[in-house]
Amino acid sequence: MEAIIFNEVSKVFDNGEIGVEKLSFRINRGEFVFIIGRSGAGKSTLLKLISQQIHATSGTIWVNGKDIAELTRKELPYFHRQIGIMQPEFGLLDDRSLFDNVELAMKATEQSGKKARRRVTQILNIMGIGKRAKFYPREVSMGEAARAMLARAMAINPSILLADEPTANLDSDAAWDIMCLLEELNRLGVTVIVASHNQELVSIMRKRVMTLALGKLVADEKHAVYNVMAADVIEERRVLNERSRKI
Ligand SMILES: Nc1ncnc2c1ncn2[C@@H]1O[C@H](COP(=O)(O)OP(=O)(O)OP(=O)(O)O)[C@@H](O)[C@H]1O
Repeated sequence: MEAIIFNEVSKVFDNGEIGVEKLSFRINRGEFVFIIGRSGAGKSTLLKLISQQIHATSGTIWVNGKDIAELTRKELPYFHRQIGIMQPEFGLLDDRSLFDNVELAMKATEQSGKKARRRVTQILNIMGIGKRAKFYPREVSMGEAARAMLARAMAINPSILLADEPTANLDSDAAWDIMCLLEELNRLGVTVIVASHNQELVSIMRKRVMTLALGKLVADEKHAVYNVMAADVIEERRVLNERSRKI
């Protein structure tokens, strides 16, 4: 069964900018998918549409068998618990320990108390930062902070993990650690969708790679290797040429 289905999905922002245009694809449960493309290609837009941080202008999105435009207010907390989000806008709160940062995210999805705290400890251990639980973000390395953000996304035990540039600002060892953790989570059954600029890591991982250019899906390959001269660059040039001819 599919975790995510996009059917002709477009997002046009209020200022007229096109986020994504007529995107159609399917992602099965348990898949690991990279979304690549140049800056502004629509990667973050795609992830935010799945998590309903923004809403499609047209088209239909199904998540775990549900048309998300039709979710009722009552269904929303359950929907939010199905999706773990790791994205740059959601940094760690500086004035709280790593433990408290993760616990707060659980409270946001209406999970609190002893059981929730046990889960926080468990997920920090799984991410290899159990010993840093009481530390504040400024007291840990960038790699540990990234692990804490991943722990926070995973604390709610989601079936889908959306990671937007999870290795940004990390050195290559820390970036590789995060990729290994993502792969481990995927092995445990989590559907993992990662927007990334990190060509080297994308190539090493040999996963499904969906390439966006100017909001359109221009390639979708299994076990792909990132190629800088690939479809996105060529397609972007073609569309830009076409647009300039119209002006
Ligand atoms: N909130 C917004 N308001 C207006 N335009 C937006 C908004 N968010 C994104 N866009 C536009 O939508 C297009 C796609 O942006 P998006 O952030 O999805 O790209 P991206 O591939 O994630 O880029 P990057 O790799 O730089 O993060 C861009 O042209 C961008 O300017």
